[in-house]
Amino acid sequence: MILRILVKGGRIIDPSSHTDRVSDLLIEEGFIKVIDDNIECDADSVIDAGGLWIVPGLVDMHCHLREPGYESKETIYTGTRSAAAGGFTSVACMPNTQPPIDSKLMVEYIRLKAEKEAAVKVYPIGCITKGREGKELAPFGMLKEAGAVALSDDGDSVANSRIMRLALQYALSFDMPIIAHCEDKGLAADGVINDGAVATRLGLKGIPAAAEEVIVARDIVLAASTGGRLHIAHVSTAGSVEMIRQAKRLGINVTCETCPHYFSLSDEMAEGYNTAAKVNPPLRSPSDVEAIISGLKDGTIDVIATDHAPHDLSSKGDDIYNAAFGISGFETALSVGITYLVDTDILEPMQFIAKMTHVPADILGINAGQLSIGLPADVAIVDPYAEYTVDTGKFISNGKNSPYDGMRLKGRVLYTIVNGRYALYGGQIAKGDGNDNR
Ligand SMILES: NC(=O)N[C@@H](CC(=O)O)C(=O)O
Ligand SMILES: [Zn+2]
Ligand SMILES: [Zn+2]
Repeated sequence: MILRILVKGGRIIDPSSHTDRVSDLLIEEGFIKVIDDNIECDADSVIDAGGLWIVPGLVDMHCHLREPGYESKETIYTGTRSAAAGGFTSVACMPNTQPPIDSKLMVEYIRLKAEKEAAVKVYPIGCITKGREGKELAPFGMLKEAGAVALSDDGDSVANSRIMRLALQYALSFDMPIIAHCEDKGLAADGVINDGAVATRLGLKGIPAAAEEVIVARDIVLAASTGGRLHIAHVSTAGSVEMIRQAKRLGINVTCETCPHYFSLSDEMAEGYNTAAKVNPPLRSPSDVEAIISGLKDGTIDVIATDHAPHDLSSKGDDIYNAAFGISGFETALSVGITYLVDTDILEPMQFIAKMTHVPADILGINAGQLSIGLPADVAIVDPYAEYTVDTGKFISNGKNSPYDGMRLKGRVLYTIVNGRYALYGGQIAKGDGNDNR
C-alpha cells in the first residue's frame, strides 16, 4: 500500500492560491500533507519532478461517458481511464445517455457504477427536461439530492423559451447551474460544417453562427430576467463571445466554456470531407477562432471543457452527412492548450490551468481543483516541454475520433493521482487500485 508519495522539485502551479513556484509536495494516506521547500522524509514513492508542472488534478465540466446505452462508444470504465490519461481527476458527465439521466434512480446508477469502475471522480449532470424531450421539467430537487451537480439537455437546446425560463427560475432554488447547449434547430437544419467559404467550396450544407447566437441571446435575456445561473456550453462564435462579454458587464449571472478545438482549429479542417473534424457546434472560421482566443484572454470565457464526445468507427464512417458529431477530447485537451495558448504566450500557465481546475469546480460547487494542505490529493504532473505526435490508435478512450490525429503537440501528462493513488504512472494507466504502480 502506498502511504506516502513525495514529489520533489516541481513547479507547483495552483491558481486557487495564486501559487507558482518550485517546491516539494508530500501526499500521505490520500491527502495533501505538506507543500514546502526541501521536504526530507521516507516515502513509498518518490517522483523527481525537476522541469515538470505539478497542478491540481484537472476538472472537466463537460464530457460524455456514454453509459448507459452507448457502451460501444465509451463506458465509465474506459472513459475515466482516458480522462486519467489526460490529467483529469474529476469529470462531470452529460445526461444524453439511453435512458437519459432524468431521475434520482439514474443519477444513483451512474454514481454506483462509477464507485465500482471509475479511475477518476465522476459527477453526474442531470437533464433539464424529462427524457430530454423539452416538454416537462425533470425533478431538480431529487436529481440534486442524488448527487447531480448541474442540469443540461446537452445535445439539444431547450427549444421552448417558456420551459427554459422555468428551468432557470426553478434551478435557483437548488443553486444549480443550467448548462445550455445553444442551437436553433431550424437554423442549423441539416448542416454538417460551419456555414461559410469552406462549406461553399466543398458544396456542403452549413450551420450558421446565428444558429448558436440566437439561443445565446435568448438565454442571456432569460438569465437576466430570472437571475438564474446560466452556463453556456461549447462557445464557438465571435458573436457569442461578444454577447457574453456584454452580459457580464451588465452583471448578468452567466459563465461559459469553450473547448480546445474552438481555439485551435477552424473549418478548414473539413477539407477532404474529414468526418473526424465534424463536431457540434462546428469548427468555425479563422476570425471566430481569434475571437475565442480573445475571450479566453480577457476572461469572458471562464472555462476550458473537453466536450469529450467519443464515437465508434461505424458511427463516424466516411459519409460526412451521416457521420455523428463529436470529438474524443480527454487525451489531447491539455496539450492543445499548452501548444496553442501557453506556448504562444496568450495565457500564462496559471491562467490556463485555472480554466481547467478551480474555475469549473467552483461553478459546479465541487471540492476539487486546488492543491491545499488537508484536501484529498488529486494531482496531475505534466511535462510541458515534451513534444509528441498524436496517434489516436493509442488512445485509451474507445473513441478514436480526433482531428488531431497525426498532429504535433506539446505537453504530456506523466502522472495522475486521485485521492493519493496513481491512476496514471509514467504515462501508463495504472492497474488495479493504483497501489501496485510505482
Ligand atoms: N458535441 C458533439 O458534437 N456531440 C455531443 C453532443 C453535444 O455536446 O452537444 C455528443 O453527445 O456526441
Ligand atoms: Zn452540446
Ligand atoms: Zn456535449
